[in-house]
Amino acid sequence: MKILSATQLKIVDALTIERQHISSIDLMERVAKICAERICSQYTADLPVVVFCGMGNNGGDGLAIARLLSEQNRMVQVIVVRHTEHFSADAQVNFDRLPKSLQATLITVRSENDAGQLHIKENTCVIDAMLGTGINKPVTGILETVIHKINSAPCTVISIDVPSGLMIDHSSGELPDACVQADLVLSLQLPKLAYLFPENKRIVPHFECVDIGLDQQALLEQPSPYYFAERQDIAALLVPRNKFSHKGTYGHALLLAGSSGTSGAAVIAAEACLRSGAGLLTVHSTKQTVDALSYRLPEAMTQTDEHDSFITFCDDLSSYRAIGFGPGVGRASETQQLLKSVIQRFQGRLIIDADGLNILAENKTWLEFLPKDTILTPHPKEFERLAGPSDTHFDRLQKARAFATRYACILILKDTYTHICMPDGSVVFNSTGNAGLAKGGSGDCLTGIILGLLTRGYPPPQAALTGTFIHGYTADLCAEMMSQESILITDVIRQLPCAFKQLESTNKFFRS
Ligand SMILES: NC(=O)C1=CN([C@@H]2O[C@H](COP(=O)(O)OP(=O)(O)OC[C@H]3O[C@@H](n4cnc5c(N)ncnc54)[C@H](OP(=O)(O)O)[C@@H]3O)[C@@H](O)[C@H]2O)[C@@H](O)CC1
Ligand SMILES: Nc1ncnc2c1ncn2[C@@H]1O[C@H](COP(=O)(O)OP(=O)(O)O)[C@@H](O)[C@H]1O
Ligand SMILES: [K+]
Repeated sequence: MKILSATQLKIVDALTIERQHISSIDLMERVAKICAERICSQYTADLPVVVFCGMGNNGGDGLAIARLLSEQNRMVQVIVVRHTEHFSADAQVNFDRLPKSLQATLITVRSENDAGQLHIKENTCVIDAMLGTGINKPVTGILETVIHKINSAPCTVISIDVPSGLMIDHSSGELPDACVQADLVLSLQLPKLAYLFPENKRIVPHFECVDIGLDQQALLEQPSPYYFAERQDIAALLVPRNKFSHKGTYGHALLLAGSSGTSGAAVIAAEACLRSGAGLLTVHSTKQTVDALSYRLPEAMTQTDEHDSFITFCDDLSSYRAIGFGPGVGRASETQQLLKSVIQRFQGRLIIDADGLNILAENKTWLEFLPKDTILTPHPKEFERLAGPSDTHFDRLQKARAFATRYACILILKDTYTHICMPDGSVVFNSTGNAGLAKGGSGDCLTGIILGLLTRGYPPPQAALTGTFIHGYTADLCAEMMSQESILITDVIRQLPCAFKQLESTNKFFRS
């Protein structure tokens, strides 16, 4: 799914009206119907609803939603915040369509004084339809006062399309002074870029995209570097195993991981790799790691390094389809030289993580020599070491895009909505995962999954997208069964077979 700017959404809105031969007021009615149904499904009929409406089309949506909810016998009150002189044409039509019962109880806020007098009762559901994508300056005046009232009221808030006050196309890194803090945002058709930045988590803790039937071709025509990964997109990338195949068909992986005290990182990555389709896996590591592996994971082959504490040397790389370098390797100078030699010698698919990235950060000239489409998986601190600090998350995103383009690599910047930055400048935001993954070892698991997929034969972009999605998706499956507090990464690895199975079930090539 694409992420478009406010200007582009306006264009798609107009093209939908033209191509679907629908009037703008009927499109607004469609939007309102879908939102009203969603609100009814979320809350019982006895919860009073207060709809705050602005003067533009977002307000028009709100007025239509209020009418539809009252037709469902919901207790509804409408508050119109007159932040400009006139309604937009469609908002005016919906204002005129308000039934008498709603007109009789309507409150109009025309001044700061009116705004100050507002009282929002406990146990109400506030529908925020004051400003949407049409915001063009920071909010001040009566809107600001109303927003502060809503934010301090003990009620549940659903924002229509956008929390009023939020600019959707970028982020200054700080919360706007006046912005509705929603409990849920019903984002029309597509997510908005601003919802994916951590600083906005207080105003957008959850968003849902509601399909309002915008013209698909018009959506396709709008260019955008930003995408949001959805389940069906990822499921469609999966390829069934061939009946007439053998272990060689699915490639041989080499995992260079582990050092004294961090054998676990190698074990986690190895197990995740073998559960993600690789035909064969060899783990090259220290004796301690190899011993741990032989006990925990008999399916993996092993090679013991000459050095007891860290890895230093690996002989022939030619038989491997993919190499994973980094989990728990440390930063010894011999290990650094090993990475250099892998970069120089290896012609296949490469994923570098953890201390592998820290080594690259200490030897930035090596970045120029990365094999094309090498996958790098930094968390924010590792990325900062590689590319320097960023003032805001928006700046960091632009830096990550530039980095992937400059070094022709795939940069997976790990976060809540992990950014998968492609060499062509595009970015896919991952949509899965939860705070149960905020524990040591989660990144090693991701590396293992992607290594498995690369070895299995997925091209690097597909391996990066699928691996990141399935990593979070599996953690989400675990979170349905157990508390996020208690999830261990080994629980996640154990659920990988179920996660693959669930995703495969929606891919037509797996149905036989
Ligand atoms: N995309 C789609 O396909 C569909 C979109 N739809 C809906 O339309 C919404 C967008 O509607 P929109 O363009 O009318 O803008 P909206 O957000 O209502 O605000 C504009 C008004 O606010 C004013 N204003 C701006 N900033 C301000 C400020 N800081 N402080 C005070 N005032 C400010 C501005 O005044 P102006 O500056 O122009 O004088 C103008 O009056 C979108 O979010 C969705 O809900 C659906 O109905 C149909 C399908
Ligand atoms: N709050 C969260 N929501 C979603 N995913 C998360 C969250 N916290 C961590 N993750 C995921 O967990 C992984 C953590 O990786 P990393 O920090 O490298 O772990 P480690 O180095 O301990 O293995 C990343 O894939 C990240 O996206
Ligand atoms: K809104």
